[in-house]
Amino acid sequence: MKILSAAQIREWDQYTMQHEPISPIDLMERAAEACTHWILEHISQDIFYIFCTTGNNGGDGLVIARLLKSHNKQVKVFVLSLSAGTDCFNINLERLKQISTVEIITLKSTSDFPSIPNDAVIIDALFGTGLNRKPEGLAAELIHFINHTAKHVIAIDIPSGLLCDRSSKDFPVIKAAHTLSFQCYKPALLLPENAVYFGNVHILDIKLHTDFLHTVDTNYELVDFNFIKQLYKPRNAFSHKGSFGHALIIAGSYGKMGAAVLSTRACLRSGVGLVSAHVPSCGVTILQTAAPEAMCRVDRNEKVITKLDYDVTSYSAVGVGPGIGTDSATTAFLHHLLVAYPKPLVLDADALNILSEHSEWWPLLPPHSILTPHPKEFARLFEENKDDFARIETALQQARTKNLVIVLKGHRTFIATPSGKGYFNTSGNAGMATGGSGDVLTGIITGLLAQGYSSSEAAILGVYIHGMAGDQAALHYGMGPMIAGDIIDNLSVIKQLETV
Ligand SMILES: NC(=O)C1=CN([C@@H]2O[C@H](COP(=O)(O)OP(=O)(O)OC[C@H]3O[C@@H](n4cnc5c(N)ncnc54)[C@H](O)[C@@H]3O)[C@@H](O)[C@H]2O)[C@@H](O)CC1
Ligand SMILES: [K+]
Repeated sequence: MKILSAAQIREWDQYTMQHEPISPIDLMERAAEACTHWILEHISQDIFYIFCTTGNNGGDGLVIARLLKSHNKQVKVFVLSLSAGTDCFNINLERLKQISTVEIITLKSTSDFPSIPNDAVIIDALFGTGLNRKPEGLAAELIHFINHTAKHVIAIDIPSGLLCDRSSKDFPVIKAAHTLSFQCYKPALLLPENAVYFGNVHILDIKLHTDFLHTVDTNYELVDFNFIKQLYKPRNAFSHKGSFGHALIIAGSYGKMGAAVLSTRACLRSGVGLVSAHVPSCGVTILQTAAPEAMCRVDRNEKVITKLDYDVTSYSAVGVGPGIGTDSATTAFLHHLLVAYPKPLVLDADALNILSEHSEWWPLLPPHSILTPHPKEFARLFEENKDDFARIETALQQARTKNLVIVLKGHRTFIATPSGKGYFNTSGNAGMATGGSGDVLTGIITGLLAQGYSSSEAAILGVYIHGMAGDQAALHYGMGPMIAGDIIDNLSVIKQLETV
């Protein structure tokens, strides 16, 4: 699913009105009906305080007020008049006034702000995708007031104060428990810096014309189950283990053999034909016991990885980094590997830490190699960014110029590809923020790469599968108790992709 900018969303509204065709007022009615339907299904309270300004987001609020009233809810509407009002707002204000039992209060100063009952639900219809600058004056005061006094807030389309496709750092923004957003994710609803504002996001289908999506080009895409289903290649009945590649995982050091075990076991479950693990000699028994299906490349050094004394080019894919440490002998090893291996590598954890100390190595990275940094590793590798939008822009620019795939790990992991496109993952949960989860991801991505997926495909698919397995693990154990090994144990979720 493409992720659109605020301007493209406006074009989509216009396109729908022209091609369906539907009038603006009827489209607003349809959007508000979708919101009201969701509210009636999910919210048990009966009292609603609806806050509007005079744009079309406010217009949505007025329609929701009318529809909730028709379902016998208690409704009060508060209007902050910032401009003359859009046509749709004005028409809906007149329609609402016909219902004498809905109180409409104009907010002219802070003394007009109401006292909000504890059990009232606030509908935030102040600003939507039309916000183009920081809210100030009474609008800012109202946002602060709602955040301090209201308990249950539902934002319509986007929490008021959030810009759709730029950073809103330092803006006053409504803190919502739920955001009912129309038709598609807005970029702002995918970035961690805004997580405190948008709460649970629900995308409501307001039936915008799907043909429009064929005409529009976007930098960002959302990765969901349907997207992944098209990417996944089901196994052929006539295939043998050689058809699925031979992956090499280079991981572990004394005291960190768990990282090697996790990435190797995850790789084994990715569907790859064969897995070998290069580990220091102290780790052989551990690895062969914990992952007997894998073969071992035993380093002559007891505690760390030091020597590439075999033909590494025979492996279909190589993943390096989990738990290897940053010893000088391991650093020399990594340099040797970059020179010796011509195909895309998967670099994670300490491999990234070593790389961040050797910027002269960038040209050695095989084209389309996959880097999987978390935000701190990302900052060490590239630069500190002032906000999350700047960070994903940096990731896209670095992926393009360095011809790499960058997997920026987080709640909505972002995958920047060499083509300049960025993909937001939608699977996964907070329980996956646990030690070893990244090692599991490295194993999965390396296994997919070995099976012949392109680097971008392996990264997108790997991140999604990792999240799916994490979601399954959270169902069994809960987000708190789940551990990284549970993600591996739930990789059987891949079978959902195998059904036609
Ligand atoms: N027909 C349509 O175009 C539809 C629009 N819809 C709603 O319309 C919204 C967009 O409406 P609008 O474009 O009218 O804009 P908004 O209602 O989001 O914002 C109101 C107006 O406030 C002004 N403004 C922007 N930033 C401000 C600031 N910091 N302080 C004071 N004023 C500011 C702008 O002129 C803007 O038009 C969507 O988010 C959605 O809720 C939905 O009803 C679906 C259909
Ligand atoms: K809003």
